Amino acid sequence: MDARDMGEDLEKILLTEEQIGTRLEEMAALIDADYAGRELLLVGVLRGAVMVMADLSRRMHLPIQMDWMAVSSYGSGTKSSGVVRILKDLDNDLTGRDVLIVEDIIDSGLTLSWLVANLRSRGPASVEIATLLRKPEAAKVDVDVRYVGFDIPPEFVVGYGLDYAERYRHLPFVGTLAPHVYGG
Ligand SMILES: O=P(O)(O)OC[C@H]1O[C@H](OP(=O)(O)OP(=O)(O)O)[C@H](O)[C@@H]1O
Ligand code: HPA
Ligand SMILES: [Mg+2]
Repeated sequence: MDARDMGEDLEKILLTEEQIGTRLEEMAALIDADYAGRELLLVGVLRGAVMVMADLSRRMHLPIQMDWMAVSSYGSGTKSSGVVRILKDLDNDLTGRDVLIVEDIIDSGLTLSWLVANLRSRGPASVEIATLLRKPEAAKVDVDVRYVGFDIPPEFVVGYGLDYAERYRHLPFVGTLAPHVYGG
């Protein structure tokens, strides 16, 4: 899918495929350097983080393993409900592991602050976060994030894994939607 398939639904492109790729390359190099000599467990947060996981991990050279957790706090709307549900738990035991959570976006911070606490309670050696996007002005709770791709304004964004009512996840870029899509 690309911008031409969106008709009038796209308002603007915030980050191009190229900008995202360049930034992921930089993040992968930082992570490789920080964890040199260690084996890292990447924990992707389904479903939004699928693209970031695929494109970040392919730029890394460390020995890594991947696991996935599915949590949901948004339902089909554009506001976090604040209630985080585990839809799928990890397959791996975290005891003694270096864990890096891979996310698409930190918006209110509610999902990640809950998830970090949850994973830390399982006895890992470390838990850090890598997220492609962060909305500093929308934060309801502070989350300590080690790797951030881009800080963005507090607008609802889609693409590169991010959905609106399950649509637009397969856009290769990150963009905003025209108001009529929301009924606005
Ligand atoms: O910082 P927050 O306000 O908590 O929002 C961030 C979370 O919300 C979205 O996931 P969602 O729960 O919509 O599920 P999805 O990944 O399946 O789209 C997004 O992928 C993050 O996981
Ligand atoms: O801006 C967003 N877009 C899509 N999904 C999201 N989940 C949290 N914030 C967002
Ligand atoms: Mg998500």
